[in-house]
Amino acid sequence: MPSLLEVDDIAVVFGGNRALDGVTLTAEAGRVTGLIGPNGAGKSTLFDVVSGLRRPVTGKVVLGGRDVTRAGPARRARHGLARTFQRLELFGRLSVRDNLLVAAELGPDRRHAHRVVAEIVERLGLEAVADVSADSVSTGTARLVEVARALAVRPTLLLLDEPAAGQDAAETERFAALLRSLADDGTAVLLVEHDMELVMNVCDTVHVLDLGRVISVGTPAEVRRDEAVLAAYLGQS
Ligand SMILES: Nc1ncnc2c1ncn2[C@@H]1O[C@H](COP(=O)(O)OP(=O)(O)OP(=O)(O)O)[C@@H](O)[C@H]1O
Repeated sequence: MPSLLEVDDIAVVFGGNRALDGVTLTAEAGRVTGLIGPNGAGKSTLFDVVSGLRRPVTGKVVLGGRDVTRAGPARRARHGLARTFQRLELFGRLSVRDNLLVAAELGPDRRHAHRVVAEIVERLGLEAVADVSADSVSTGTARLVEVARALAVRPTLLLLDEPAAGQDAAETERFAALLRSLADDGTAVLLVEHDMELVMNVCDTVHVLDLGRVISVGTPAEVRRDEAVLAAYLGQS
């Protein structure tokens, strides 16, 4: 079966800096794929390329068998892509529930938006905060609300940019179980995360980026003992 997401030979240049240089990777339906690397490796830039926020100078992005390299973010969203951002992007004055409703009303189940939101609130354990304003919840909870909002559009490909930043240990453990269950439902999850324990516990495959290039691909156990990966992380200031 073809991969749900195929990223082929992507290059992005900022001034004289090649932020991405020949990056190729795939993400499969029903799998959690990790994307790790030291600060500045190019992870967020790759997410921007995949979600349509940044046009690469070379390369191709194929989503569900469709070449979307020239499609904007809205069209990619209609083809099943949802993402979260490293910086929280919630509507602070809206309730948690209304943040989800705004998204659900754009999704394929828009006619049943209230039901979709109720299901997600329950699945993610957000009942206690559903009716408070998004800017009054803890950072850990806000991260979960961002994921909930991404789920409200019923994505087939979910890009998560450091979703566990600011979560405590118990929240991260619950979050790991959620990621596994999303994959079990058939979602392709692409995860950028600095919490290595989470990455090692939940990912089926891990891609390691360093200075804009993929330096290692494999199971968590394989990349953990790859000397190129160890050297990249040791070289980090
Ligand atoms: N808008 C921009 N203009 C110029 N350079 C940029 C821009 N965005 C990113 N860069 C550069 O591109 C490279 C990759 O940055 P990127 O943010 O994608 O890395 P990252 O792996 O997500 O890092 P982190 O783990 O710190 O979030 C870095 O050298 C960064 O300074």
